[in-house]
Amino acid sequence: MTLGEVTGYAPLVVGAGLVLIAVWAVVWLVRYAMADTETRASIRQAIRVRRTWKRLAPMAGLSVTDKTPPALTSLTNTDSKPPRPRVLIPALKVTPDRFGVVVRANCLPKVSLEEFQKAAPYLADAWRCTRVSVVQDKPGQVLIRGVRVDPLLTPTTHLPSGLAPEELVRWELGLDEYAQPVAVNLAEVPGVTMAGLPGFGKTSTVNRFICDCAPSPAVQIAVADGKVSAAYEGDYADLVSRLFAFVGDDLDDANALFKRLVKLRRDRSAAIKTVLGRKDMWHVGPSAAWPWTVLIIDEAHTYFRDHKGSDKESKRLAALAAENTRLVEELVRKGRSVGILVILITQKPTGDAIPTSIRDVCPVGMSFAQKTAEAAVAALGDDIRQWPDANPTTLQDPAYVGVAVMNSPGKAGFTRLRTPYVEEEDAARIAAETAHLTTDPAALLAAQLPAGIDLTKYDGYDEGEAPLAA
Ligand SMILES: Nc1ncnc2c1ncn2[C@@H]1O[C@H](COP(=O)(O)OP(=O)(O)OP(=O)(O)O)[C@@H](O)[C@H]1O
Repeated sequence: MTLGEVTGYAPLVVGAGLVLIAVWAVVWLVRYAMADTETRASIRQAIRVRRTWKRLAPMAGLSVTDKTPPALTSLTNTDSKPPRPRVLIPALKVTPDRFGVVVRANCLPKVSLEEFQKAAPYLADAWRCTRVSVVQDKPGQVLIRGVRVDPLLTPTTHLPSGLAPEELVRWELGLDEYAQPVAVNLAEVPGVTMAGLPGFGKTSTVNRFICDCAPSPAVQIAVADGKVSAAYEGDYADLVSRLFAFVGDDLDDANALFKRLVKLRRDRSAAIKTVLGRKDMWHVGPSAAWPWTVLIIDEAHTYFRDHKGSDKESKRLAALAAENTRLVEELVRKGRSVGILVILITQKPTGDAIPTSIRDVCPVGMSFAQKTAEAAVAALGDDIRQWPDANPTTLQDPAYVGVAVMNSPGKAGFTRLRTPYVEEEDAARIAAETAHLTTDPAALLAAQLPAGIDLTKYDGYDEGEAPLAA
């Protein structure tokens, strides 16, 4: 090919390049036009981050001087002058979203995670972010999250899909302070505690849990709600059709329900090897025949509180409350391997609301706003004193309705997160659509036992009575 022929193609190449740029610009314009107001602001922010990076990086201490010229420079350097040192800055990839920008940056010698973390406050100022966090993304790369809008102050809603979740035991809770999704894996978890001042979003969070799980036949739920006397009252009225058991504030009824579940726990322990061929349900996972059984105890203090007084009734109620504590503690201590989870909810800010013997064996703890440091400790344990920024006493402003602090299982520290609001009508719709899936797990177990074994005869809850005891 002659030089003339090559130059003849030049306009074509330039034209193709211009077309590509035009297509790219149109794609971005359409994206911008279709985005919501917040995302548009983040797109503009991303452009600013890229445009100002070359100047900002050295000022923020995120550059390095390369005194040794690269091989190509030394080969082409024909005069005898030493090559000029080069200032290197980390390459960036910036992605905007509704809350701000996600930035991936390459590390350089002496510019790695620690230096980026030190520079985070300067980056937050320069990028006009409320918060900037830096974590290691992969070797040689860090992930910088800059949020322009505080995700904790931005209310969100959740519309339950009505479809069985892909992963039943993955509890999707909401977004953390960097707008990253927060979820807890509830497999092998026997207990969850949830506390917080009245009206700060506990019920909405539980509603979401029930609505997301309800379409799966592999879950059965029972509720004890200490706030109401009958199923048609209160927060669970619309959900009752998807609950295999419901009791109100009557201590005798609650005691009977706890005994029923303790018996289920013992029967399951006795039968698990025969029915599932395993000693731990989580090795095979929950199923319609052996469903994950969740007991929600709302206003838990109703069932555990001490009844003072020397009259006969007070003594009887005190004994019932003490027995309730023992029963629920047994469920939490021993329910994990047979697929039983207890969720305890309370608005009472003292340690006796959920007895410490129960709280200490619940691996997941969550608290919405609290009034005092003592209440925060009662809800989340003594560790919360070491993390003042995450203390739920800082969440008392009404803007934080729906915001909770959670201990992170297996990790030090606490996560602050915004839970979405679930409309009561949506919860009612899901419960009605999935009501046909409600079954008593004890009946399901009985139906799978070998002929001649009738667990219903064993109505006590003494371990030794179980007919299939190993
Ligand atoms: N995640 C949320 N986002 C925004 N608003 C919320 C959220 N959750 C709840 N709310 C608002 O707060 C009100 C009270 O919420 P909810 O009933 O869940 O509180 P609670 O903590 O369960 O109170 P109580 O202890 O009295 O039962 C709701 O009616 C709703 O208006």
